[in-house]
Amino acid sequence: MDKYNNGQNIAAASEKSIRTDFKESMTYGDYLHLDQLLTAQEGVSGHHDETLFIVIHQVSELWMKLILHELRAAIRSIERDDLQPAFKQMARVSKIQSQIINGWDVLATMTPAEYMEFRDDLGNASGFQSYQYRMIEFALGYKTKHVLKIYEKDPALLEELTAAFNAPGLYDAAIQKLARSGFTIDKEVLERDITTVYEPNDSVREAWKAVYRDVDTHWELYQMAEKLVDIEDWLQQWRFRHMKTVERIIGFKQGTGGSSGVNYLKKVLDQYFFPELWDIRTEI
Ligand code: HEM
Ligand SMILES: N[C@@H](CC(=O)c1ccccc1NC=O)C(=O)O
Repeated sequence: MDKYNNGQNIAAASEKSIRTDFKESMTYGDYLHLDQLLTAQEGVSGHHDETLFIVIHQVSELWMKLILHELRAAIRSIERDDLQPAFKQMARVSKIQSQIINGWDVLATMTPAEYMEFRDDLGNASGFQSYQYRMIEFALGYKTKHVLKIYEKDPALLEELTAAFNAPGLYDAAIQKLARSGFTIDKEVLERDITTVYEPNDSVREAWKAVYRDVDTHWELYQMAEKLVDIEDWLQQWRFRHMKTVERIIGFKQGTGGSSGVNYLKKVLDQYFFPELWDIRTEI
């Protein structure tokens, strides 16, 4: 009888040493998949500034990936009544948002004429089709079904987006938390169809107002509210810088995605994610 289960231990040890050998031979480039990452900036025009254009977009998409990762974790944390980790995750989202915004300063070094030299080569491609951007909108709770249509020709992507579309957003999770904390929230909000755009509601407005008027008894909910406001504030700043940078580079030309361009981007500035959290400022 193998008292110390030596056979298994020896096998485990030799497996571990194989893993260690592999790890020891792993390089910085292997670990970060730099072979893939750094060979994906080829572009379609050969124009000098297309490299800048691609890098800015890729960096933005990488940051968006991390934002989604953190937002999903924050939703789960709030659902578990675990607010401290949610605050950390939401704070990280805001820090990332402040980083992405700096990209506009780099992009704005491209002159209108330089962009026009390769714009036609972009065809109908447009940021409009950024599915991670849509998933962020969904994760925040802004559900517009018509955007799913854009991805109809890509079933795998459509499936992923539909799952994100059907999942609860951050604002719904926050409102459910208000109810669990003792605030009276209308049944039609608590049981609402989460695949529709959120409509502002008086009971939610009253609850947030009570939190803001008496932070001493509601520090945690106040902090949750402010983290939501931070995220929306940064997102609006991103949208504003996008709109202004687009105006600076292409003026009022139509967009490659088929929209009116700057006027469309101005219109989306009116969209709110967490409407009551902004409304109450006037009423307090
Ligand atoms: C020269 C630079 C850029 C120009 C001229 C530009 C232009 C536009 C225009 C005109 C639209 C409206 C849709 C259309 O008709 O195409 C749009 C949408 C969009 N762009 Fe850009 N863009 C630029 C850079 C970027 C960058 C760096 C990102 C970062 C990922 C980005 C992300 C988006 C997103 C997410 C939308 C959809 C917005 C929405 O529907 O709410 N764009 N862009
Ligand atoms: N919509 C832009 C084109 C554009 O910016 C773009 C093109 C391809 C991939 C990403 C893009 N970025 C943001 O919209 C335009 O109308 O010039």
